[in-house]
Amino acid sequence: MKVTNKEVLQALSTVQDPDLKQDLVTLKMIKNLVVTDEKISFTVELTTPACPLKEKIKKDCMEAVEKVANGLKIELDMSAQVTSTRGQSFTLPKVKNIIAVSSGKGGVGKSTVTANLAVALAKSGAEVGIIDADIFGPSIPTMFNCEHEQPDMVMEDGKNLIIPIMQYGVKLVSIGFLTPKDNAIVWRGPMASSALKQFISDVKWGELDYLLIDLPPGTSDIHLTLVQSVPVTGAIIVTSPQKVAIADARKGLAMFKLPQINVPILGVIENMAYFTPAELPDSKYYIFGQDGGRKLAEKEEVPFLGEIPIVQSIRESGDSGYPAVMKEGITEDAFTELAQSVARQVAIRNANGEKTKVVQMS
Ligand SMILES: Nc1ncnc2c1ncn2[C@@H]1O[C@H](COP(=O)(O)OP(=O)(O)OP(=O)(O)O)[C@@H](O)[C@H]1O
Repeated sequence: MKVTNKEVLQALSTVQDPDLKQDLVTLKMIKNLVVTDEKISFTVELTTPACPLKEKIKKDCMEAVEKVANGLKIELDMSAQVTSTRGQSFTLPKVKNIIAVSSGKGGVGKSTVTANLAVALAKSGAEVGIIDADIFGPSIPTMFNCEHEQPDMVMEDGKNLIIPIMQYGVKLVSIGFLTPKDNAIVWRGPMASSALKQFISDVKWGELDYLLIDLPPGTSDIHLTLVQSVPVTGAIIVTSPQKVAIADARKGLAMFKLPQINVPILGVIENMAYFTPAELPDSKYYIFGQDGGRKLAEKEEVPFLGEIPIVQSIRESGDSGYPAVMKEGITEDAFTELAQSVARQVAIRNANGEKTKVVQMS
């Protein structure tokens, strides 16, 4: 008996995306369905290439279609199209998601996390960029080993645009590329804000799935400039488990939640969660306290995105400009899982959330 497209779609409508809690047909994730006398072929289009549930969804689809395949061969392709709720925006229309990476206290590893997240997302196949908005202490050029690079400029529609530096598959812009390294620059708040505005509107970003903004620690003019310049998909809060860091992280989180700012919180990342010496791989020492970030997320009812241990090679990688996620082992695994968790929250936020808006403030 001939198998029809309708039967295959019916079978696939029993497969749920566990995060989005709807079936794949309703979510319009089934593409290019063709049934011939020899085979059934179709593509499942995921909401991010960093989807942690890729294998499960694939297996569920195969099992569902096998029930109606009547002996036909099944060819299943997995692809990804990152979702967006940016809405109408004249600035950066080709950037699907803008993610603010923020911390309350300095030195908790916000830039380290940003760098490794970006590389992990790029490794999954996404188009990724970073704006180093930590104007007062830019560390992205060092972490990507391109401190001495100078971006080229291009003239487009009568406007001079900066071409981002491409390193390890990530497009980068930082004040560190534009100012001499050892010169002390004293920035007034408005100057720093206008530098960030330039990084948003005067850079040839092209198409991006995720643009990560490495913000300065605390709450500042820069934060307000960001949310007033572009619609932000969501904010990530990086903290160490230490009591003083958590107190500051809570303030940062509260700022994004203010009714007049109202940027969704994608979640909390706990960095420097514990230390495991190489010679004692089963021991965990909670140098900065235990579970501070996890408890903060629980209390604030926001997702907990994951924890990163203290590893000497993470610090060494930052200094040598070769992000830890590019080295095989626990650091690669930890940051890859973290990137999957972030991509997953972005997809959930885009499926459930309202359109992002630019904040209007007087
Ligand atoms: N998980 C980790 N294990 C070991 N070292 C780490 C880890 N995370 C960060 N570091 C190191 O801690 C230092 C501070 O990290 P980083 O510059 O990323 O912090 P930051 O929060 O961005 O700081 P600031 O906002 O003040 O610029 C760096 O030397 C970095 O290599």
